[in-house]
Amino acid sequence: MASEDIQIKICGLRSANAAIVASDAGATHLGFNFIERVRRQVSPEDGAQIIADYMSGRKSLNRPHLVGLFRDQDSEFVNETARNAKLDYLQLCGDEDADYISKIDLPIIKMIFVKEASTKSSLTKIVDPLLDEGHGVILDSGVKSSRGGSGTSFNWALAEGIVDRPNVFLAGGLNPENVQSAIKQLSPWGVDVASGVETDGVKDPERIKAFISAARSA
Ligand SMILES: O=C(O)c1ccccc1NCC(=O)[C@H](O)[C@H](O)COP(=O)(O)O
Repeated sequence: MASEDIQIKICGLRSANAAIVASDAGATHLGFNFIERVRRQVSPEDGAQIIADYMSGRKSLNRPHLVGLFRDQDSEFVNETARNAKLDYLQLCGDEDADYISKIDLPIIKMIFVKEASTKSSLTKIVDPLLDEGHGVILDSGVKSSRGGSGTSFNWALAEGIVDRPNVFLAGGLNPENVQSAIKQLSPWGVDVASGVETDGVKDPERIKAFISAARSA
């Protein structure tokens, strides 16, 4: 994937202003976290309001995909939250199976955690069927019992030949300083970041812009 065409997801947004900064800087996907009891959680009501404020406040005509994150939550709740917030995609971060996915109204992106015991072959066996079904995939770090948004990288060599396929994002510990190395090594279809564009746990407009600029010019 040429870096000017790379997909860039800025995740864990909790304000319209940060979403506008990301969108105006060229993000292709904006992530809003509806998972209960996580640091970046937004309630269904707040998420819908943040997205409405973002839609009316954005300056550029760029219209990134709006992604809602969920983890093993009731499918009716997920669909209703998605409708109210006008989401485009649902990112499923738990143990959701094919039966659960069949109840979901929107296209999905499934998080796959790369663990210490993971191999390229074991990852391919998980990723292939998801891509074949037309789903998106995010490969993220699964070390230290992390289940997303940890700011921790995994061994990128395991993602070679996997993340360069359409609809696959590389995630986990990316930041403005290392994203170019990741792109040069792996040519990912997309990159995804949460912690690396924050300062003191809050989205930092300068780091969001720096991340997108670095990814685009890799
Ligand atoms: O971001 C979170 O806090 C989070 C919590 C629970 C499940 C998933 C979560 N985030 C998922 C993402 O898509 C993150 O962008 C991805 O894990 C990368 O995070 P980071 O390593 O912090 O850049």
